Amino acid sequence: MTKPKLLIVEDDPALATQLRWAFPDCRVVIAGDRAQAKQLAEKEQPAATLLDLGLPPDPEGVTEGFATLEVLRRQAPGMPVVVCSGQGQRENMLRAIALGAYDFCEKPVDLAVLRTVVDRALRLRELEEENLRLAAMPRTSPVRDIITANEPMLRICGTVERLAQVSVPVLLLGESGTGKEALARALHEMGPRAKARFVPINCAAIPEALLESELFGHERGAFTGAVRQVTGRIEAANNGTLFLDEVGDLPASLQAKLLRFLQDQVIERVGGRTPIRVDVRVVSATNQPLEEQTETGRFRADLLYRLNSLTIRVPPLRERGDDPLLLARWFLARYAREFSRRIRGFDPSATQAIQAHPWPGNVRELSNRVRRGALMADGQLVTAADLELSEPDPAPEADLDIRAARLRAERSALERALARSNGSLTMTARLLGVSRPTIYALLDSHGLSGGRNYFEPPATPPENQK
Ligand SMILES: Nc1ncnc2c1ncn2[C@@H]1O[C@H](COP(=O)(O)OP(=O)(O)OP(=O)(O)O)[C@@H](O)[C@H]1O
Repeated sequence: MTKPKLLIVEDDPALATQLRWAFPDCRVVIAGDRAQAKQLAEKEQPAATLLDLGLPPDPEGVTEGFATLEVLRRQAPGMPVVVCSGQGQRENMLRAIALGAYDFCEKPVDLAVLRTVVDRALRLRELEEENLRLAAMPRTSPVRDIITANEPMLRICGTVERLAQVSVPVLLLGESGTGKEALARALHEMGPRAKARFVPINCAAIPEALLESELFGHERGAFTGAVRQVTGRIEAANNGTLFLDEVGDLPASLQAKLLRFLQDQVIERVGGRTPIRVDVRVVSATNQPLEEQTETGRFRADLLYRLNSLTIRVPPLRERGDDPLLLARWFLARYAREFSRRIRGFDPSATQAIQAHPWPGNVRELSNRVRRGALMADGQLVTAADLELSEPDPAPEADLDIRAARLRAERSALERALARSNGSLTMTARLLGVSRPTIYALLDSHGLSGGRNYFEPPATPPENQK
């Protein structure tokens, strides 16, 4: 466990050193005056502060100490400050408490008492941080690995929790990356089958020729190269759960065989004659419209009815309200910890971009972008550029500002005319129906004149330039 950081604000170096040794379980940082205290409180983010009220330039009085207390309270309102002051200064102590100090100690300090007071302050801080962390967490979904505050998603999690107790087949429908496999795992792990295995198989990723033997296993000599008996994934999932991902890609020949297994809970290995009884729960997932595929004959309707006793439609991320931001913050905290990076959060450009992006790759895309952002961020805040997201257009309110709208339209027309006329101002002026002096004024007002020569066309047309 990392030691908590303690800021000691004390102008007497000998006493400061003595105090440093008094707290071997803390990482102690020492400030000698208000400015240093302010700077260290910001930079080091200590868990608590021990503050001497007699600080320069008023070491005999308390004005500077109180000023420092106020600065610290403003800067880090959650950080407990323990105040030290000379004997008999009861009024000062009460004033310090009124100003938000956590506790006080009289000088000369009794180190044992001081340690107890500081320990209590640190403990309080720890509890408060834990509370904040819990409060910041979304209304926890009953499914451990699914983070959401979106009502429909929370309902889905509730359904999953209930369905985990029974063995009916469940079909999960939804776009790629929406969390179908995570929900399938939850169906397994939250129910009585958790003791046995959860066996996933991606029906689209395994070549058709191998898929049958992967699912059902094979006997020795069943085909060329079958040198030994192999059990398939269905058998491996006995007493557990088989997760058929991309079930819409199951070839027709296997659809019939899978149907038999679903009806009777009996399989035969490829090349074998002995029926093997299994007890397997089947959860399947697809992002294809299976109903439509039954109409074209691409997918067997009787198999679909077996698979979809219960269907759960998992909404895409863009339809889950504030979930993108919530998940982004959650992933950022996770990756910052994983990569040991001191990152505080997203800057406004990132927050806006996260809210505006349509997330075609859903939670998987979001997780990947945030992982990249956590690695790439230069400072303590992740920007839209770190996430490789473009900053959204100005807020819709800005569109209502007629002057701003006019300026945007003007700039856009100017840029297009410049591009079309290859930088020639004469032609730009003609295209826009204004005089050349007006063009100069426009270029100036839009900050487009600096460093570029618009008088002559560039030697190479822009599209050919590297
Ligand atoms: N709500 C969520 N909270 C936290 N992590 C999530 C959430 N939804 C998905 N994930 C994570 O996002 C990743 C992608 O999810 P998952 O593989 O379950 O999606 P999928 O719908 O099965 O995708 P595909 O159809 O492409 O297989 C996984 O790492 C998963 O743990």
